[in-house]
Amino acid sequence: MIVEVKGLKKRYKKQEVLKGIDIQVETPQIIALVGPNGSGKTTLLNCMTNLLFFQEGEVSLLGKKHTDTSLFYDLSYLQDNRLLYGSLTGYDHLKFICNVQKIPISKIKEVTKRVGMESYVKKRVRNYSLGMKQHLLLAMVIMNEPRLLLMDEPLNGLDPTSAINMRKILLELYEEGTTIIISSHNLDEIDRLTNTIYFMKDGALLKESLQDFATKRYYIQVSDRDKAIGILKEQNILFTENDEGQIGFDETEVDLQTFINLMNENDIMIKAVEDQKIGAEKRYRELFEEELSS
Ligand SMILES: Nc1ncnc2c1ncn2[C@@H]1O[C@H](COP(=O)(O)OP(=O)(O)OP(=O)(O)O)[C@@H](O)[C@H]1O
Repeated sequence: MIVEVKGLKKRYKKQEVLKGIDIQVETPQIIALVGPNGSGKTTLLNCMTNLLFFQEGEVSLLGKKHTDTSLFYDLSYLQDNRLLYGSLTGYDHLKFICNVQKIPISKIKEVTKRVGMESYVKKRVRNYSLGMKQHLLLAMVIMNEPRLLLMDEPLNGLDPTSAINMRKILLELYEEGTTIIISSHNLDEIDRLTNTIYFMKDGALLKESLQDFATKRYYIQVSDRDKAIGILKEQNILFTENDEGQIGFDETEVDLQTFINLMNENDIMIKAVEDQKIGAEKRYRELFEEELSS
């Protein structure tokens, strides 16, 4: 078993944040952990990695009790960047990991290249941007080629290029057999990474497959946008407009063929069609509607 969490309960004084969490992961996969601010995602990851004490329950990772320090060689946990030392360089951080984990120093070059931080790895961390710190954290957690990788908000502060690169690395790690549990608020990115999503709601986990909820959002470029918008309004079809001049709508609102027919009937040409899967956001809206409307 890669991850086994049984009946985990965590209270901060009287506030019960985790009300009996169960997780079983038998084969490598990417799991997204999603929930509103303060729902307990970080608390769960910290309990699992023995950084926080919990009152009830059991955790075993990679077949070992979560308190077993030898886990350290096969497990990595990406936490927030406050753990970095400003007066040290990125290289110093990576060298430290090599020393304590008995990893050859040559690994640093390979990992910094993979993450794309060669140009600043020798600079002091106090001069890093938020995104550069995230790169360093990523480099630090992949140094030991972990079999289990837990990540708390790794996408914070990443520009689109870095986010794409991180996704590529995570998918490669997964292909290589690493199980990844990643907490994130970036639902688009989650849709691109995985279909397995655990929603944290009221101290419990709802485990779902996004395949069950996935729909598409279309982004269409038309020859006469104003005319097209007038027609959509007439038909009471909900749509969005973006800065790139595209009209966006969900397939649940109107299917693509109906939209195309509508445009054709009005002599409007379709110039380009893009689509995007929106399962995570759709399901999030359904589950957290009350929070969203309050
Ligand atoms: N050290 C602490 N002492 C008391 N309460 C805490 C402590 N740490 C977290 N909490 C509370 O536990 C709850 C869960 O917090 P947690 O940080 O785990 O949520 P989260 O889902 O990771 O949030 P976010 O998405 O904002 O990172 C919150 O109500 C928070 O106020």
